[in-house]
Amino acid sequence: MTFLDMLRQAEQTNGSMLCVGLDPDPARFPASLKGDAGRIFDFCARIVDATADLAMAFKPQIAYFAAHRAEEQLEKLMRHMRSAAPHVPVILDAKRGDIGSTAEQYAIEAFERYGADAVTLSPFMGFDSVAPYLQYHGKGAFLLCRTSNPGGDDLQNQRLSSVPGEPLLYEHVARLAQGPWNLNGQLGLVVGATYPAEIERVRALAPTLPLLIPGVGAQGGDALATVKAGWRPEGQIIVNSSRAILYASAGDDFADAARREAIKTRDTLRAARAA
Ligand SMILES: O=c1ccn([C@@H]2O[C@H](COP(=O)(O)O)[C@@H](O)[C@H]2O)c(=O)[nH]1
Repeated sequence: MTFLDMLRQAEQTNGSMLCVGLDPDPARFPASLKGDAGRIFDFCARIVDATADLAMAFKPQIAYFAAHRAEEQLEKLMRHMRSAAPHVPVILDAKRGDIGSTAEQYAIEAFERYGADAVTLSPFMGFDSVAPYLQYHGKGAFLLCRTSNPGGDDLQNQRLSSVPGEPLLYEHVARLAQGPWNLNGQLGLVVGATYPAEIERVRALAPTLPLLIPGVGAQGGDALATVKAGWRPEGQIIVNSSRAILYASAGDDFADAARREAIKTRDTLRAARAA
């Protein structure tokens, strides 16, 4: 089954457009886990088990594992997600981008070592830095397009006077991803929930690509505006929330609190789609 098939199936089975982000920060673990980086797997597995029937995707952010020398725990977590939630695709948030030979190694890391269904990439180094990931037919790759942070303006909102129509950089990325770069239909785009007008513009330029949309929850993006701007019957959205779910409670009830927060967010997104 391809990544796109998995996305569609998870959306239907769980009735959800919510992506549960896994950004485990031991400093924010409940007292029973003692702020212990050795317990990252335990923390994340509890969250996965509590939200497996609510999520359209899971998105572990690799920095939160690598920073704590917890790559083996990430491998174990990937296996756990595969067995506890086989119907939910996993997007490895790695934001890789490098020359082709190095990209080949990063692709091995994402798809063979970790067994991810999709990965996030920076398109800044051009198509030859993206192509190695597309060799893995059926896997997905989300290109950073208009990111959720204010500094995204610095480059992404610059006008490209050398390109016909003088698009902004993020518009150019959206066109490339919908068109010539999308050789086997594996690409999606990352667009921040904090910029609904840009989501709408990206959706106009990339009507059928899946959009991974971080920025609701801790970053304050508006779920209703996000869904209105990005969701179309032929264009899926995967709306990520990480900290608001993971740290909904600082106590030992963190998994139950995460479940409640995930239900709230899933239902808000659903209601926005129905509105
Ligand atoms: O534009 C982007 C791209 C990626 N992210 C990542 O998403 C989550 C957001 O976490 P919250 O706690 O829900 O704010 C995090 O892993 C980022 O690295 C993003 O925020 N914006």
